[in-house]
Amino acid sequence: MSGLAVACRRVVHIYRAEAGDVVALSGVDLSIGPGEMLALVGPSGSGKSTLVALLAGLMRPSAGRVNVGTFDLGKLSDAEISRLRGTQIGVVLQGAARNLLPYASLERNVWLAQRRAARTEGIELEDPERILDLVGLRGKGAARLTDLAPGARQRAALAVGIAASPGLLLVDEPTSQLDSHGRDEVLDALETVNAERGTTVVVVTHDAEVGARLGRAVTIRDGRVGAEGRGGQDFAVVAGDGTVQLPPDVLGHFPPGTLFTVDQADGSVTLVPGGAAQLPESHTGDAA
Ligand SMILES: Nc1ncnc2c1ncn2[C@@H]1O[C@H](COP(=O)(O)OP(=O)(O)OP(=O)(O)O)[C@@H](O)[C@H]1O
Repeated sequence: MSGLAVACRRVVHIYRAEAGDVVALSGVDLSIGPGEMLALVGPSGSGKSTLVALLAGLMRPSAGRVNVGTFDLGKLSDAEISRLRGTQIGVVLQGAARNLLPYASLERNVWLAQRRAARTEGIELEDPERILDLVGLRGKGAARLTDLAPGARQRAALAVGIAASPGLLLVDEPTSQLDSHGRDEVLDALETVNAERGTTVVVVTHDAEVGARLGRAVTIRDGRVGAEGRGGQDFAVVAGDGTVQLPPDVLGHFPPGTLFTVDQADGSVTLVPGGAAQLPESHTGDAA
């Protein structure tokens, strides 16, 4: 299957807990093109895993819309979502061992994931060895998870995630705990899958280098898209409600309540602070 587009519109997610509600996502707007590779980065607790769980259909948004390909995930039944996951949406959970049966060979693990998909969607089964080859595990079909080095384990988890040739692959922290060699191998595998299959790939990561290598890194901050890096350049992002998050180092100079005037000239917009707070003259922020 070729890559699936993803669109999130004003996505809100609230966890209802006894100790009180937690607003994990508070208006995420994000578009991902079919066949794109993207990293979701951001501090702990910013909402990355929540967003991926919504893209995987593991939870439903409290408000807003999540579309994967032509599917509006909020409108599908549990059975429809579960069919989608494992066929058109591949999910690789954090920690390789959570994705594979430890007593079964890699080939068998891939086959089991394919068989599940074949039963629900009637897809044609590809040779598991070919899938292992795609992630750099040629000839390892008979191996078990415990026979492998950490980087290879993670690639085995990827093989299970792509077993049914999904159009969207969601991968949670695939390089944590790996040395730079293992990390490069995992990223090579993801790039090969993307190049050969056109699969849209979304990776949650704490590693800024992973974001740089994937070419597009979206920073989630306080439950919103805070910024985006593309081709080595950093951008602020206008959300669907018109808000823009300033980079944390800039924001540090402007306490809440700081007043700005917005000057527009020659196609550029300049924020000029003035008013409530005592501000150094030099701290003006370019918004465009
Ligand atoms: N099941 C839950 N019940 C209540 N609150 C939750 C639950 N899961 C996550 N949260 C809260 O939602 C917010 C976002 O969490 P989330 O796990 O999505 O962030 P994250 O960016 O993935 O963090 P990390 O990088 O540490 O995995 C946090 O405040 C977190 O404490």
